[in-house]
Amino acid sequence: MDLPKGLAGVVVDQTEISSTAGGKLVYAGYEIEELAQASYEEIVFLLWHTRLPQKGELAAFSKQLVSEMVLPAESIRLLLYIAKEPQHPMSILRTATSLLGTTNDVIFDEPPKILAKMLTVIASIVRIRQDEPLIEPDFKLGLADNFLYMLTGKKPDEFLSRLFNTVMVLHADHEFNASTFSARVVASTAADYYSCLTAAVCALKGPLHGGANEQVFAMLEEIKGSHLDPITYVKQRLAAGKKVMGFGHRIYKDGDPRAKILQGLARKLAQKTGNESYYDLQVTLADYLLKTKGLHPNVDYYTALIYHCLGLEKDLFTVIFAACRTAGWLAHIMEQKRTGRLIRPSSEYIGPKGRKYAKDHYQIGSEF
Ligand SMILES: CC(=O)SCCNC(=O)CCNC(=O)[C@H](O)C(C)(C)COP(=O)(O)OP(=O)(O)OC[C@H]1O[C@@H](n2cnc3c(N)ncnc32)[C@H](O)[C@@H]1OP(=O)(O)O
Ligand SMILES: O=C([O-])CC(=O)C(=O)O
Repeated sequence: MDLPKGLAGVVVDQTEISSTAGGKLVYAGYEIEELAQASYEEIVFLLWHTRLPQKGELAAFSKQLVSEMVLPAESIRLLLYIAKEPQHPMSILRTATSLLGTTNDVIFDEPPKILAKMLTVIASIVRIRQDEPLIEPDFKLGLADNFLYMLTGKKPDEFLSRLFNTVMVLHADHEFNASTFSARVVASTAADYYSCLTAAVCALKGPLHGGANEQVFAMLEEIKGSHLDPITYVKQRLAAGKKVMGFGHRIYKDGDPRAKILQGLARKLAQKTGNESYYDLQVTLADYLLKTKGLHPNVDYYTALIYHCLGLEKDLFTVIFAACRTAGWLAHIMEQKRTGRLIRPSSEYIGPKGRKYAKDHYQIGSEF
């Protein structure tokens, strides 16, 4: 059987949430370029209800989400205990997501509560790792502004507020990517939301998926530190059979529409924060890879620089991705649960056949 490796091109189910058909990213019928300026709460509502909210609905939804950002004392106590462990922040988040589902006073099943608390957990992991005090949400701010405030300790100005909101919107969903599909597989067994989200976090961690944003910045630092000409560095990397992180995509062979928007944001933020040299380096690499290999940057490429400019250490980049994507994961978990159908594909067996089991085979010629 000639099977598509890694399920490439295989349509496994239908969804009303988002589409990447024709190389365009569309959330519930709206192209991403149209939505880039929408508020994150509007997008969460759109992904969960496949329609935009009315004005009153949006205000109530936003208020509900922000009010749910407060964590119970027991969750904070456990987070303080685990977040300092010398593991990768995504490993901490994997455990913390599961913990949210086991802490007594957080047994709930409502997606708004789960999303709000995931954002607070992620901001808290970042603060604890940086030896900074935890920050309570400000009920006058929206969800994305609060998340940024609780991450950085600074209330965002108009520029940062718009920029970070757009970053969150662009990362909110991406149809059947590996982490979302993992969440859907778990949801299809009728497991609880936290089990589904934990699976999603596990899949996002890998460097071929969400973990690529950290690797992008590690590569930029390596190039700067090596004092090698960037093109020589890339040539050496490719010659050694290594991938250039932040490039290529399973779906977008002519460019990731999000990367184009993110590049503009990264350029502006790099200028404001004195990080132009990283931006220029990224453009040099991108031009070279397009010209020589036909490879385009993906969503993780310029996002890495944005997170660096926000003052985050590179090992924290992927937990921020998880924060943005939780809304999409929850949308897909709800959709999958509504179908009530177990995901269980088939495989082609290619191992040995017709072997006979001899009861005493351990004695014959055995070392034991
Ligand atoms: C949020 C996200 O998950 S976005 C993706 C984040 N991941 C990364 O940035 C990691 C780097 N990129 C990659 O590993 C890949 O491009 C993936 C995993 C994202 C997509 O992989 P696939 O759809 O399987 O593409 P595939 O591996 O078939 O690539 C086609 C060709 O381009 C090459 N290629 C793809 N991406 C890269 C890259 N980043 N660097 C160098 N070569 C690459 C492959 O080696 C392959 O070459 P070949 O035909 O000579 O064998
Ligand atoms: O769709 C994918 O394979 C990966 C991706 O870009 C995302 O999850 O945002």
